[in-house]
Formats: sequence, C-alpha cells, structure tokens
Amino acid sequence: MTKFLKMHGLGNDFMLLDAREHPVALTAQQVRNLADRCTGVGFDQLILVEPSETASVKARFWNPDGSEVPSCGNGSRALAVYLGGAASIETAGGPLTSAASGSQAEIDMGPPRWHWEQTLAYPLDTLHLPVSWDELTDPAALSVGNPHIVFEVSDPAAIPLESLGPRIETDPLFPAGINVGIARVDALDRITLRVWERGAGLTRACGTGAVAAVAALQKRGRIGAEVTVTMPGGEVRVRRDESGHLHLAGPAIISFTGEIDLEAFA
Ligand SMILES: N[C@H](CCC[C@H](N)C(=O)O)C(=O)O
Repeated sequence: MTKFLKMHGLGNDFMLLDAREHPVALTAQQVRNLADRCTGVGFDQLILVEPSETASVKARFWNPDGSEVPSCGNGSRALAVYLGGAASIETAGGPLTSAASGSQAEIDMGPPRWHWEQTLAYPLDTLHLPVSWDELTDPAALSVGNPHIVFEVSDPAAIPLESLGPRIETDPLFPAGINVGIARVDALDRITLRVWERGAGLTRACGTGAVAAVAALQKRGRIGAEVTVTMPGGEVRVRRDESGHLHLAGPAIISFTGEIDLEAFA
C-alpha cells in the first residue's frame, strides 16, 4: 500500500505521492484510473515527489487525462505546504523556490519562460474558432513553464469557456495543447480570471493561469506589479519582483490522507 495526500489550492485539487523513499512508476492509464472521481481518488492533477540532485525535491505533474505536464502553480503551492518552510523544487518547467507557513505558500515561479513564443496579441483570426465571439479580442499567448493563451474581456462570465476552451486547447496551432484563460481587469491591482485547463477542463483555480494572465496584462501595461487574482475557487496574489520573477502566493490545504494499492489502478 502507498500513502497519499489529498490536497487543494482554492479547489484546484491534487493527489500527492511522496516517492522520495520508495520510487513510484506511473502509466498514463494508471493516472487516468486514479483521477476517476467515481472509481478512483479523483483530482485535477497528480503530484509525484521524487529525490533531486539539484534541489530539495523534484516534482512531476500529471493531468487527469494522463498527460504529464511541466508546471503546476497551485500544485507547487500544495507541495510547498506539504514540505513546510523554505525549499527548492526541480520541475520540467524550470526551477522553483517555495516558502510555506501553515497553509499559506509562496512560490517564486521564476521569470516567464518564453520557450513557447510569447505574443501579446495573437491574431484571433488564426484561431480556428467556429463562431466569432464579439467579446473576444486578440489574446496574449505565452508560457510560464506551461503554455497559456489569455483573453482580456469585459465580462468573463459571458464567455462560454466550456465550449471555447476545448476548441482552442485542441486547435492544430497548438500541437501540445494549451491552457485557456479569460481575464477581466477590475483595477490596477485586481483581476478576475477563469481558466479552461489543458488536460483537465474547467477548474476552480489555476496557478500558472493566474501567473500567465498577470504576466500578459502587465506586459500590456494594464495592471501593476502586485495583483490579486480572483478565480471561482478564491484569490491568489501574483507579484513581479525587480528581477522579473513572478511570485504566486495563496493557501493550500491538506484535505485528508490515505493509503492506496497503486497496482489495482494499473
Ligand atoms: N493543466 C495544466 C497543468 C496544471 C496547471 C494548474 N492546475 C496550475 O495550478 O497551474 C497544463 O496542462 O499545463
């Protein structure tokens, strides 16, 4: 049997497996089976903690569709709360540093890593959208360890993200898929955001989505250096420091712990 923690960051929920003592190998099908909210544990992402030669720990992340992804902001905050104190985290999306006190965690997500070309105004007409949504203007497309496309709109609730999201996520323009954010600027220090997550769908919060939306809107000169991001599950704060690093801060909760026979989900 293998111990696990069920955690969440503003309702973006995780299964965390600490494999530093005993290695865990997961198949995509096993992740999908574990992610099933009726017959498995159920989660937006699975977090696997492994030893690292360059950092306190290595973190790997999977979406519920079984896809392994390089970055997860809320998942990194959950890991930070689990580790406690200060830590460095090796991820495929780049090195992170974390600081946690109780159920509050802050992650230095580093500078936006533009290994996916950053564009501040991705031509809307290149997106193969079925209909033109009048509220939509050219989005920003960028990477914060994982790829995001961010639309600034006046009323996020008016956008049918449940249909727009999958259309863009699976657009041939993005062979690896993409996360889709809908943001409204409420003030220089406050935005509202909804995210359709690649490989997971609508989630109550998305940490890298918040970081991507803030990075894009800061670059457009629409908001200041420190911003509260309100998502359906609650609020995080995103701050750009003088070196251009983006810091993601907010709560992460351990809902419960359990033991599981991973082989039964192979
Ligand atoms: N679905 C994302 C990974 C999880 C991101 C989200 N849960 C976060 O807090 O950043 C992707 O495929 O890139």
